[in-house]
Amino acid sequence: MSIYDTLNPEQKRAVLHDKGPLLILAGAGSGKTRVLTHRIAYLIEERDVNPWNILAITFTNKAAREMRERVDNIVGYGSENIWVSTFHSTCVRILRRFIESIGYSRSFTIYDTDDQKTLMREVCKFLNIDTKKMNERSILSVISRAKDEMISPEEFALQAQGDYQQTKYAQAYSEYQKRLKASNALDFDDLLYKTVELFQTNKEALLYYQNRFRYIMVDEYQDTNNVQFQLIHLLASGLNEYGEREYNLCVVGDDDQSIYKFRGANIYNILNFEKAFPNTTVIKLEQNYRSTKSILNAANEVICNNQGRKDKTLWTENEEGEPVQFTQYETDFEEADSITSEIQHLVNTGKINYNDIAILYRTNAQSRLLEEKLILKNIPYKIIGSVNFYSRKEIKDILAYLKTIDNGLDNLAVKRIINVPRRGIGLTTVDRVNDYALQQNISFYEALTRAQYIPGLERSASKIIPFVSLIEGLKSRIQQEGYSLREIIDDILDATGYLRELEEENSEEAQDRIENINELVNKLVTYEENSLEPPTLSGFLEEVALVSDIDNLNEEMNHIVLMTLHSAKGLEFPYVYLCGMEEGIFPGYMSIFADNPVEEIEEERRLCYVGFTRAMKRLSLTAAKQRMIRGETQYNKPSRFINEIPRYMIKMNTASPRKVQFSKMSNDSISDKSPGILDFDKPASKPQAGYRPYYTAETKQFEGTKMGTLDYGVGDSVKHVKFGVGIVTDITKGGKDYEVTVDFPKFGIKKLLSTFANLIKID
Ligand SMILES: Nc1ncnc2c1ncn2[C@@H]1O[C@H](COP(=O)(O)OP(=O)(O)OP(=O)(O)O)[C@@H](O)[C@H]1O
Ligand SMILES: [Mg+2]
Repeated sequence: MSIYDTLNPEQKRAVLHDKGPLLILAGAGSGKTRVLTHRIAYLIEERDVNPWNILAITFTNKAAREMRERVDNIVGYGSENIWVSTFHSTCVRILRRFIESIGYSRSFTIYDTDDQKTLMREVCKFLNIDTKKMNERSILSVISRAKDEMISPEEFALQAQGDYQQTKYAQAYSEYQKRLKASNALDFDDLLYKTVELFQTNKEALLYYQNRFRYIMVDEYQDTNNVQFQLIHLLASGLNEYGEREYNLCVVGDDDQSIYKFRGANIYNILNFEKAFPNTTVIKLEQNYRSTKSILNAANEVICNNQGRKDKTLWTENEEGEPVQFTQYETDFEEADSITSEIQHLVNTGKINYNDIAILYRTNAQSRLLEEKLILKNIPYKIIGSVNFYSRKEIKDILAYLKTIDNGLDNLAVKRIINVPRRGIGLTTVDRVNDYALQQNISFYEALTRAQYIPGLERSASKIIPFVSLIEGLKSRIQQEGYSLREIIDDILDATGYLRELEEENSEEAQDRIENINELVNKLVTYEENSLEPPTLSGFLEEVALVSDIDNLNEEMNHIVLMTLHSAKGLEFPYVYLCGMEEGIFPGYMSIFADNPVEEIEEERRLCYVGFTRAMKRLSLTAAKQRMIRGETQYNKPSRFINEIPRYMIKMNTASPRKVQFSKMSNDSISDKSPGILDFDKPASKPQAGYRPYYTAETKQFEGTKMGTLDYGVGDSVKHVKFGVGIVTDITKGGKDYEVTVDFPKFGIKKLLSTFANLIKID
């Protein structure tokens, strides 16, 4: 049996489609992503297309990785030559090669949101913009929109004529862009904008990629914006050997799942695809393979309330399954408590694993209560999208050192670390150096190298000189042969005294920071080992700049995941809890009271449809009658989306009446639970092997896999997911946990809490 036999006739038609533009417009879970993967495999295997000629664009790096793996499984070779990446990564690779023709150097750095804000703060100060009236974020979002539309600062200024506010935006845009350029830096929107600009101005570069990418595929096409459309259009418009335009472009999407309008996504990219690309073949997939009939019916009932959508009827051969559940709790505390108890019960009774479950919500802030309950009940979890690893201070500091070593032109990076750790270089000195750099039209770092000549610096110059030699020393080390990237962080930490300072601080927070830095080292080592191209510092920084949190989601880990509905796009889970189904939360007040409420509510409804269709087996919807928001108690009705599901399709649960002591709400008291719920907290039977020990809130005792004992002792070899294999040198009983000291050959001695470390004994 060939892999193509597992496809239904319409899917097969899409996979085997010959040349010319192809639009696969289909509902959730109908196999769009799967079709893309199979099509790539088919092109390579059956049509002898060189993997080198294929470009596949996915929405996240994680999706890209998965696609490559799946193609690899099917074809078994060649997948490393396919370009499978996000729009941003694709652009970075193109720019690294050709950006010099539009006046940047190839070692450009990428600014993240924090960098953008810092830079915009400088710009506002410089232009005397009152940030109380026009804050940095709003200016940045105006600029972002302009870049989506490919409007340059000059054009923006022209359009702004006469309008005071628009003129201010124009000035800010122009100054912001000037400073980015001076730092040889690009923000995220620039990555796309500059690639399109490159292709519009450099025919050679465009021809090169048109020739290379004979087959282009784009997943989640409904959420592409204008500049992305232009990029795709340019790339797909190459001529074949007979001088014809083939447009071998295959896009897949679902107009009902377009949820990024606020970020500039243009639904008309998918609705007008046939106009933009003549002779398009359109294929609709209508069979859903993901969800039960009950789930799919409910999703269909909700989405059909949207006007102006392409009509689709999604059906499934899957079983009827359980009805969709809806429970309205008295409070948000009860909601979080019950969801987590239910999860614990499901797992403890051996029905499912933690990683079968996702809790979804409309906004990130809703995760806090859930998180508190999960900790209390010792349920392993991962939150996608809340605290971004790369936004942490210590990580940003180390990255700023790496950037300075890699590209001294990145002014923000240099300014970030010039006095970190403290070197007695104050703000006045930084300002003087900055003025000098502006006057001389040189970078901030270069100005530092001339510190002795900067007027008014005097004694401060003697503090700057050692900093410059430190950086120069590190720079020359990376030029040395056989010097690995891994060593560079050690050198930085050592030469700057950064680590020493943290170690001397000896607090839990400092320990945390050290762990994070170690994690960054892990990332660097992984990059060095797995990079498809020869590893370089720029390559590493680029990879780091482009990771989004969802990329760190690891399905093999046995934990539940929590994320916003937006992050859940494209994913699937057997059990889904969608909480906060209330008017004012979902749909949110912002959309209910928007100037164009109909449109905004429709976007929320699509988001609801995305949420429902993530579930494979069971969908549980929950709401709370009262909820604390920004310190105020709100009383919300159930969401209109609940009312849109006919009653016979939904099982209305009544929340068991429980005594909740409001005065104790915030510290999560245990006493407010009814006995029935407490039962859920106990492991119902012997925990499965491999699970970490249970710490029950009720008894505050360990009920580990060996009921109170660890299955390893001093002298045993154990394995840790990050640090690898090590030897246990000490175990002490702390207040709530065992503190285990392990000597890891690669990472040194670590003190770990047994509950979190998940150490596995190696025989
Ligand atoms: N022909 C098929 N036979 C069996 N399983 C299938 C088939 N087509 C798709 N599936 C399965 O259905 C699920 C949904 O597929 P996929 O994720 O490709 O859908 P999608 O249309 O991309 O969904 P979304 O709109 O959420 O992105 C996956 O688990 C996939 O393996
Ligand atoms: Mg998909």
